[in-house]
This record gives sequence, structure tokens and C-alpha cells, in this order.
Amino acid sequence: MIVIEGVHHAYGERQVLRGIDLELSEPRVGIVGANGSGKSTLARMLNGLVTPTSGKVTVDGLDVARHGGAVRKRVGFVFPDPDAQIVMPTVAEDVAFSLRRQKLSTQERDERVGGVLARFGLAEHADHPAHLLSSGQKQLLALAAVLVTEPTVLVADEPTTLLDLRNARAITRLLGDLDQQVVLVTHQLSLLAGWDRVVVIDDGLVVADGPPAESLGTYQRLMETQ
Ligand SMILES: Nc1ncnc2c1ncn2[C@@H]1O[C@H](COP(=O)(O)OP(=O)(O)OP(=O)(O)O)[C@@H](O)[C@H]1O
Repeated sequence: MIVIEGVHHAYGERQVLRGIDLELSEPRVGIVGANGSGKSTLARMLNGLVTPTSGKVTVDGLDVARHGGAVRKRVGFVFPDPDAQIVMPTVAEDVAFSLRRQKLSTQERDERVGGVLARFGLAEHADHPAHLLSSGQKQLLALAAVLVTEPTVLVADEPTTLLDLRNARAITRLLGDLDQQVVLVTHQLSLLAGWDRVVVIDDGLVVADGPPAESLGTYQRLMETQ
């Protein structure tokens, strides 16, 4: 359960979030909004990458500003640009790197890495240089490297921006099948059909919050009038 209470955020003088209150317990939550509306700032707060200027964010009762380490074990974060997330030379090494702080035997670690690579269709690339993967495969690798740690929540900030429609749909299907709660920030509205809840952010405020058809309708009308 993610609880966002009275959250404001400013970068210097610029107010980016201006009073957000949300309780997110649904398995599949989408966040949409215009460029610069504050979506990424809000998403980053969910695992303590950004802390609120005022107000509070808790995950399973843990305040992200005070218990960042414990929160980050629960909340995995996928960035828009997978290149920014790849840290090791090969695909398997990159996924294994995520497990460096977990006390696992070599066999346990190899099993976890092998399992996640198989699930993401990357097993045959295990020993390939990560930077030579296609954009879609890199995005899958970034997801695999986060999910191998078995977080309870996955926050994905525009994880399909680099992808063609086929790969974007594949990633969204994969996100839809996860056991974890997923919070997805996206501009690709069609990907959110069938999700439980869509929150629309505009100029740092929640302006719609409900089932996808309703929220996305409000968002589209908003974009036409601005
Ligand atoms: N680290 C930062 N320092 C200063 N300003 C920032 C920083 N990060 C974001 N901003 C500004 O805050 C505003 C909101 O940015 P944010 O990335 O949260 O919006 P967004 O809704 O995710 O946008 P987009 O859809 O374009 O990714 C923007 O005006 C942005 O320039």
C-alpha cells in the first residue's frame, strides 16, 4: 500500500507538485499527464529518489524520506533510458549485479538470474555484451535487473518510450502479468486499457483519478482545451 499525503515538491523556486493525496493499493496503477506536469517527480518519490518538500509518502507504513533503504528493497524502479541502468558488461552479469547485497550462494544467485533471463526471453543473450542488445532487449534487461530482487512494488517511468508498438505491447503484457503491484508512468495511453486505475496529473495536481476509460477521457479533453 502506497500512501501519499499532502505532498508538495519544489525544485528551487519552481513548484512542481502542489498538494497530492493518493492511496494506491490497486495492483495496476497508471499515471499520465502532460510533459512537465510532475509525473516523474511523483514516481521517484515512491522509492525515495526524490523526497517531498512537504507532506509524506509511505510504502507499507514506511516513510520513504526516513527509511529509504528499506523502501528501496520493496520498491523497484525502472528508468526511461535503460542505458542509464546497465552497469555490467554482460547481460547475466548485469542482472546478477542487482543481487550483490543479498546473501545468496553462487548456485542460488545463478538460478535466480537464469530464471529471470528465461522469463524475459533473454536467456540466449546471457553472455552477450549488454550494450549490444536492441533497445527493446535493453528495456527487458532493465526490468529483469530490477525484478530479480523480487520487490513488492514496481515503479516504471516510461519504460516503453524507445520501443516499437510490438515491443511496447510485449512489455506492457509482461507488466500486466507480474505478481507485484505496478505503477506505470506513460504517454502511451492505449497501454493502460484494462488497468485498475489511472491517475491524471496536471500542473502538479491530481485532476482525474479512476478507471482508465474515465480518466483517459478527462485527460484527452484537457489536452484539447489547452
Ligand atoms: N532535478 C530537477 N531540477 C530542477 N527541475 C526539475 C528537476 N527534475 C524535474 N524538474 C522540472 O520539474 C518539472 C516536472 O518534471 P517531471 O519530470 O516530474 O515531469 P513529467 O510529468 O514526468 O514530464 P515528462 O512527461 O516530460 O517526462 C519540469 O518542469 C522539470 O523541468
